Amino acid sequence: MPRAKGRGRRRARPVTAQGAREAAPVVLPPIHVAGRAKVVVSAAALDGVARERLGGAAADTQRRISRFHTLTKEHSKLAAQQARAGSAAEAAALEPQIAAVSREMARLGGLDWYQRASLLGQSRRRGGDTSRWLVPRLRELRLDAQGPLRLLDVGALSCLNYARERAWIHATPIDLHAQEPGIHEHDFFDIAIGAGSASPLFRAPFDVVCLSLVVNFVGDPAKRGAMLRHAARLLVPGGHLFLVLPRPCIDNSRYLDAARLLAIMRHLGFEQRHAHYTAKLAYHLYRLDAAAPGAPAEEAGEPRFKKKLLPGAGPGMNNFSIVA
Ligand SMILES: C[S@@+](CC[C@H](N)C(=O)[O-])C[C@H]1O[C@@H](n2cnc3c(N)ncnc32)[C@H](O)[C@@H]1O
Repeated sequence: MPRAKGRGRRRARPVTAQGAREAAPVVLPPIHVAGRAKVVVSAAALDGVARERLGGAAADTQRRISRFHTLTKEHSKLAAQQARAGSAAEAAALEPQIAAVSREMARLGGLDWYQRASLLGQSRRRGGDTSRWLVPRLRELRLDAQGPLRLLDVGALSCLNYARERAWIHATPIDLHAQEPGIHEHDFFDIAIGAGSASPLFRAPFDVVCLSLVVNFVGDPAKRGAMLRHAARLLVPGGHLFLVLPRPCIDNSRYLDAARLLAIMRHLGFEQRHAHYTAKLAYHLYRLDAAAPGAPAEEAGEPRFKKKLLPGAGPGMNNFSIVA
């Protein structure tokens, strides 16, 4: 990982009970529900929620990260149900469940803890961040010779992931909840490219968009599809999308496998250039069809790829899916 060497090196902060107590206020992610509506859990509403003591063992951290993912999905589902509710009373009836899920997320330490734990997971000892795989692929494609590449790193936990390549990669790291001053606190879904963009960061399209362990962070399958579609909107024609998912999302899901992911990506205008699976992660590099720039417009009516059981789906598998 580029940030691991040299003067700019920063150590991942260990996740400790002390660290968790200091991580105030509790900040939970805005959760996207149907359309462009967002539900933001108010930190004030969660004041006083006692944090669990955080163990230092990797297995314990992994268990908590996985629980945090489950809670994010539950929250998203409940929030979507609430948005669809036929009456105010029906919507209000869901409040206690939403509050219970929010409290458990807060007890785990909220998004702040989750990001620190994920950063720890990126540490050199555990294999480094996923840019270490991407950079050599971009070099193989000779993109290092084409002038500075504009790269959007979505869900960046460190602003130094691409620092070693700064001569040819100009990275823009963003996150919903920035952990470092060099990361721009910005919602990916709010980015609109063009001269009229509110931020100078987004006036021109990107050559590379990185969605590394971000799509699986989004709870709603339709929102995951929307994220991939939005990536296409932000890319130059022929630009590249780097997508990393936990491996079980692809090889142990009732609803998604490598063939279906490929079909979804083709539908969105991407051609796969590389796929690489490690024991834990599935790395993909796609190229946006240069002849048909921009993602297909949001389709009215039924999505082309619905949540559909795959042949061979069975017990013991997970329910990860992408609707597009
Ligand atoms: C697992 S973590 C980061 C993973 C990191 N990129 C890596 O490869 O290890 C997922 C991150 O995605 C961020 N995220 C999720 N949805 C986002 C959005 N709509 N805009 C910006 N960041 C988002 C979350 O805040 C969280 O920090």
